[in-house]
Amino acid sequence: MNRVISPANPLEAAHVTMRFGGLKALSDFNLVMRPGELVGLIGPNGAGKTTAFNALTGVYVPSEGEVLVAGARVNGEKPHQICARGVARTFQNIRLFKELSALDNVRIACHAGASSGFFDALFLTSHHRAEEGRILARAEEYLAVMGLAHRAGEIAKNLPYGEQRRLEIARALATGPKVLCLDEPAAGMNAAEKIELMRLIRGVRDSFGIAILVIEHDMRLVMGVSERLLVLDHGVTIAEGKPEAIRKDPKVIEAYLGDAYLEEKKIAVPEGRVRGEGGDA
Ligand SMILES: Nc1ncnc2c1ncn2[C@@H]1O[C@H](COP(=O)(O)OP(=O)(O)OP(=O)(O)O)[C@@H](O)[C@H]1O
Repeated sequence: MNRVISPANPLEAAHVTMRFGGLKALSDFNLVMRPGELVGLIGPNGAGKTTAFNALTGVYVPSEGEVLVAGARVNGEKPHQICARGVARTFQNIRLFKELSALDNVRIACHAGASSGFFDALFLTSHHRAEEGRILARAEEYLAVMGLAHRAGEIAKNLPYGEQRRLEIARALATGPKVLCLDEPAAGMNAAEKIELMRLIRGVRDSFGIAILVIEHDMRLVMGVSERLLVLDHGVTIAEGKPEAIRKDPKVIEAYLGDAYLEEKKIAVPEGRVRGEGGDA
């Protein structure tokens, strides 16, 4: 595939393959995230979505291919280095400082991008105090954007599950990313919480102008919020495009939507496929 790598694109993957022993969990994965885009990454269980996230964010080093942040190759860099370049992420399992307040969780993440150093902090210089003031204001803003302003003083572990998930996003935002990668941010939420979360995610993109890549199992939700979708199945990208086109793509219907959808829409089971295979949407 001929492609132009552009420093204007905050995140790109070019021909990324991930192997675990004999298993190819991700094959020739290509992605171009443009500034401010909201892209959904979907696919059935085990399709390779989290593996793609891990390869993009430095948790794994790609077996083949390149990951580029603003045009710079980052293969082999550690997750915190890639985060410092502007790619933040959340995880499927919540990773908060559970004993700290919501505000402190976000403040700590703000410090990742702060200019005040160790000696400034030790001697409480005026620079440090000014920096702390700015960080506090920013942390409060990120909490507010995620609808958590009223929870600032609450200990993270005492927040309801849905709010812990939103706090994770606030914390990722606080690192000042150009791209935010959200791994199933709505997992475990009820229907109303999911809809509210998707509205917030869109709001984050609109307010901060950052690109967002989101893994989400709920097809209707992700189609409602994304401008573009990539569909993985068995590690292979089987479709890419606007939600309207993806919805009608027979390969996607076969691989992802599964029997319930086929039954409901009275679509014949694709040849060679046995009922009971396919996705869980
Ligand atoms: N570290 C690893 N070692 C070995 N196999 C792995 C590893 N990570 C992922 N896999 C395998 O790679 C495949 C893709 O897994 P992955 O977690 O990326 O899928 P997924 O699309 O995110 O699935 P889910 O929707 O269930 O989270 C699976 O077969 C999984 O077992």
